[in-house]
Amino acid sequence: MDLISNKSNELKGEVKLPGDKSISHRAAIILPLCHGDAVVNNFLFAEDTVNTLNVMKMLNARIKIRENGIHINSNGINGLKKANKLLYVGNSGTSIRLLSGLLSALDGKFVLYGDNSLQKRPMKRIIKPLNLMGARIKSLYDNDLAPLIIDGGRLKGIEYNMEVPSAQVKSALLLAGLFAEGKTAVEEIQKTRDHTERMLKFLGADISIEDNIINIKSGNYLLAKDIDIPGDISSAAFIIAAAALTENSEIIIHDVLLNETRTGFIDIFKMMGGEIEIIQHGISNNEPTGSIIIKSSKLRGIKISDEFIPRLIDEIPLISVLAAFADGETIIHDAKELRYKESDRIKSIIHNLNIMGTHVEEFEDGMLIRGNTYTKKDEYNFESFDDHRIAMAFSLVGLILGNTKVIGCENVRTSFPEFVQILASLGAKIYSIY
Ligand SMILES: O=C(O)C1=C[C@@H](OP(=O)(O)O)[C@@H](O)[C@H](O)C1
Ligand SMILES: C=C(OP(=O)(O)O)C(=O)O
Repeated sequence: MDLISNKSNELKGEVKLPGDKSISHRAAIILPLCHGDAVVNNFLFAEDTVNTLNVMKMLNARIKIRENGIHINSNGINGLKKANKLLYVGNSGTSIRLLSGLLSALDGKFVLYGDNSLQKRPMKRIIKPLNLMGARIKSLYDNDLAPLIIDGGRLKGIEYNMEVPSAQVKSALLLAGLFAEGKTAVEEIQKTRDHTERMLKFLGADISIEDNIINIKSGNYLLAKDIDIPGDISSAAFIIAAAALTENSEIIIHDVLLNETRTGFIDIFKMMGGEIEIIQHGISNNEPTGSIIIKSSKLRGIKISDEFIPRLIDEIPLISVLAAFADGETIIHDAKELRYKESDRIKSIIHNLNIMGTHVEEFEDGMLIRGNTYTKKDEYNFESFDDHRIAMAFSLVGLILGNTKVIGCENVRTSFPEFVQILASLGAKIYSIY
């Protein structure tokens, strides 16, 4: 599938988005470890989160699909099957890393594997600490990549200083720590998204946080509770950018996640001159939510580095597109993690910005983009590099410059299947061709 987009203006309307991807994964993994019945509303039915659901079902979790959500009837970790299993997680880094933590605590042998892109992503970051906890986890081909073979059970708590800022690694260790003997303490280099901590606390786990150290102990009885998943802020970012870049636009996004470990994009967008108003609503199952109003904006370049990066890591492809239409330079540093996502996102961004004719310089840990230096062309043909965030970000270029195609965009299904439909409903000239 290719994405085709054309010059658009006056994006108008109000939307509510499908549930946050990170929280949907965690609900699918953590609720089956509780006791009792719970409903998850606004669960994200995208390829990545459905892969997590499928794995949990293969482990015997009693999950039923219902309108706009799922119903889970749980009986604690002992309700899960310990039989040997081959478990497929497709393109999803979150699934493979979080599930590795859980499977390490289950008696039994499991193989976790994914698609070609996932099997190129680094797994040593979880193999090393989970082995320290006593899990026997190794890479099938001894290359620190998936497929992973896990021979689980018998874990002990550890104190671990994380080597990379990664919510997936942290969450794998917390899920293992939930069933390990003694205390597990995980120290982060930089604060990353904290949905696992929030959900575990909400459901009754013995978890506490002091600065950048998260402590968890096993043994608490987790009681299932209903969860309403707020709209995905990473998907909202595409709508925000589309409204900002097109003329005479005004859009309201209702009930979106506003957890500050995820709102780096909003902060940067404001600093770039973005016209955005945030209306905080309150807390829904321990996660802050609210509505956002965005208007067409005139943007300027910005410097982004350091602790900002984990708060907007998935939004950097999109920020690179905003930067291409901003006055002045945007400089991004400390973002080497981008090289280990669905594609090497630094390379993918540079490739596509070069196609636009935009002045761009590559750094090992980021890039420099000189805004408004693109060349006027009859058409722009971008690559998606099998990466949903690259596909969606560069499809927005067509709304401003016209006549744009992004090739190979099936991957949009992994996180935001309604991307085209929602943007088109707001007036954007965008469609998909097969
Ligand atoms: O924990 C999560 O839900 C995620 C963590 C981030 O990955 P890392 O932990 O590798 O930084 C992010 O890029 C990914 O989209 C989702
Ligand atoms: C990096 C991403 O996801 P994952 O790591 O779960 O594949 C993403 O959604 O941008």
